[in-house]
Order: sequence, then structure tokens, then C-alpha cells
Amino acid sequence: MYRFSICIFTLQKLYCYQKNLMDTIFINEKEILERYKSVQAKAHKGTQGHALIIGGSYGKIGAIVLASKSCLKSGCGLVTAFIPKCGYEILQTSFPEAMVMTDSTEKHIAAIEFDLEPDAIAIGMGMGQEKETQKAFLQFLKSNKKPLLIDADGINIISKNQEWFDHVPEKTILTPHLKELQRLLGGWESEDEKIEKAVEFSLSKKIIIVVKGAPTMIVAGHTVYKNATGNQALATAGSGDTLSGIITSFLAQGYEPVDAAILGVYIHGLTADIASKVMGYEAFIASDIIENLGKAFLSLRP
Ligand SMILES: NC(=O)C1=CN([C@@H]2O[C@H](COP(=O)(O)OP(=O)(O)OC[C@H]3O[C@@H](n4cnc5c(N)ncnc54)[C@H](O)[C@@H]3O)[C@@H](O)[C@H]2O)[C@@H](O)CC1
Ligand SMILES: Nc1ncnc2c1ncn2[C@@H]1O[C@H](COP(=O)(O)OP(=O)(O)O)[C@@H](O)[C@H]1O
Ligand SMILES: [Mg+2]
Repeated sequence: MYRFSICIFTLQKLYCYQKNLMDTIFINEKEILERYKSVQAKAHKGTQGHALIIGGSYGKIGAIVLASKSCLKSGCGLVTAFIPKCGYEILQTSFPEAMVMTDSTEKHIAAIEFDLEPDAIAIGMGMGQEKETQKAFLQFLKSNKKPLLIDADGINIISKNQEWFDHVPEKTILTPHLKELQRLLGGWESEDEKIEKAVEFSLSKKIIIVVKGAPTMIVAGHTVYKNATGNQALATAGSGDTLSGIITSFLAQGYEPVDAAILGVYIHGLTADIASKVMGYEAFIASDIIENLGKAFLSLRP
């Protein structure tokens, strides 16, 4: 009987795998409140997690400013940005709360070396795809063991070098927009096929894919979480960089990666829902996501 059950179970799994059957869970406030943990009264910056944000290049240091700010504004205790030399003064001036480490190269990242023990790392925003940067990214992947989020040029680079997934830790979060998802998965014929392919990829690489869009879906193996917040106000430069910072903040605070992704996407969308009621869609920019994080967190309190 026991062997028979095992056999049925294995066949079911095989069937699910082949057909990429999926459970869809709709993220609502109840799902969020079950996951969200408010900051403890006796917390200090050392207990709130340390995030390392790696990326930026000449002309795209703003991506790291936005990601670092949104990270610290989502409860993380410490944020260090690792950027090319040219971004040092920009970051220290525009966001003094962040610590900064620089690459020895002026305009792009060429060697990712740091002597700290972050609780989570995000890489790729504004990073570019210079040859040296790609090499540095591979060396980083080979040595990293920390919870990881890969966005933007990190996704673009690994899409062209898929054997590098051998060095990517399980439950790493990828946050592609539609174009980046195409680079990662190749094309698709329909919305259903897009998600099926994402499920297949998530299962085979053991990663979590945040399929950004309207709505955003979080694909974690066979389970697809469909987000309910956010609107067209988010169709603005840097809103994805900001999302990466928020999710990385939750990762650094010790949330399970899937919960960090779910909470991050929900809170990110909530800022737009709250702000667009008073400022409309057009005037909303990525800095307004950061500005409205406080109200979004407050709205989670009973
Ligand atoms: N202030 C900054 O420093 C900013 C830096 N950024 C960085 O700039 C680099 C390039 O990123 P991009 O995303 O602009 O370049 P990509 O080439 O990856 O994507 C842009 C292309 O994708 C299309 N696209 C994007 N989202 C889409 C969607 N949801 N549906 C259909 N088509 C879609 C666009 O129309 C465009 O053709 C990245 O490293 C990124 O992190 C951007 O985040 C913008 C802000
Ligand atoms: N019309 C929309 N409705 C809801 N969310 C949107 C809409 N347009 C964009 N977004 C969200 O904004 C973000 C854009 O990310 P991305 O394209 O990576 O921006 P960037 O690279 O400029 O920072 C994603 O989280 C996406 O889901
Ligand atoms: Mg982006």
C-alpha cells in the first residue's frame, strides 16, 4: 500500500511537472498580514539586517540611489552600495544614510570585492553589460552564498550565459520586466504560455521569478502568486529599481525569499494606489514610491 501511494505521488508530480500545472494564489491583505512582521520594540540597526546593493554605471547611478533608498525605507538596518568610482559623491550626497564602497574602475564595475557580511545582496540595476562587468558578475556568483536578488543587467547577462545558473543559490529572486523575461525565456505565444514557461524555468533552476507587469506575478515553482496592488502610475523610470530595493530589504530582514517577494511587490504597488488618489498618474515618479512607503506600511496596521 505504502509503495503504491509513493508510486501515485511520484506519477502525480511527474504529471504536474510535464504539464506545468500550477496553483494560483491571489495576494490580498489577509495573505500579507499573515507574512508581515512589524519592527520589534527592542530592535536596533544590527538586528534589522544589512543589505548590499551592487550596480550602477556612468549615467545610471540613479538606479542604485533609488534601490538603496527604498531598501532602507522598508525597514532594513544598514545599506551598503557597491558602485563604480564615478558614483561615490553622487550617492554620499543624495543619500547620506547609505554606506558606499567603490570599484577601482571609474565608469563601470570591473571587480566586485568587499569585506563585509551582508544578510542579502541585490545586483544588476543600472550595471551595464561591459565585458569586464560580465566577468566580475561571474566571479561574484562563484563566491556568493548570501540570499540574492538579480535585476536588470544582471538578468540580461545571465540570460546570455545560462550555465552560470549553476552558481546561483536556490531561491534566488529574479525580477524581470517583460523584455528581460523574453531575454531569459525566449518568446511565448500567449499569456498562459508565458507563465507556463516561467514555472518551468523556476522549477528547473530552483529560483523565484517576479514577472513584473500589470499585474505582477510571483512564480515560485508550481505556485503562482498574483498581486492585487499597483497601477499605471508605476509606468515610470526607476520603479523597478525601487522594487528591487524593497524586496532586498525584506530578504536582509530574514524573510523567506518567497515572502520577501510577495511583501515587496504588494507594498510597492500600494504606494502607487495611495499616492495616485492625491496626485494622479502622470506626476508620480519613482521617488514618490519611496516617499509613500511610510503610508503603505502604516496601512498594514490593524
Ligand atoms: N535612473 C536610472 O539610473 C535608471 C536606470 N535604469 C537602468 O537602465 C538599464 C536599462 O534598463 P531598461 O529597462 O530601460 O532597458 P531594457 O532594454 O531592458 O528595456 C527597455 C525596453 O523594454 C521595453 N519594455 C520594458 N518594460 C516593458 C513592458 N512591461 N512591456 C513591454 N515592453 C517593455 C521597453 O519598451 C524598451 O523597448 C538597466 O540597467 C536599468 O536598471 C532604468 O531602471 C531607468 C532608471
Ligand atoms: N501599468 C502598470 N500597472 C502596474 N504596475 C506597473 C505598470 N507599469 C509598470 N509597472 C510596474 O513598475 C515596475 C517597472 O519595472 P522596470 O521596468 O524594471 O523599471 P525600471 O527598470 O525603470 O526601474 C514593475 O514593478 C512593474 O510591475
Ligand atoms: Mg528594471
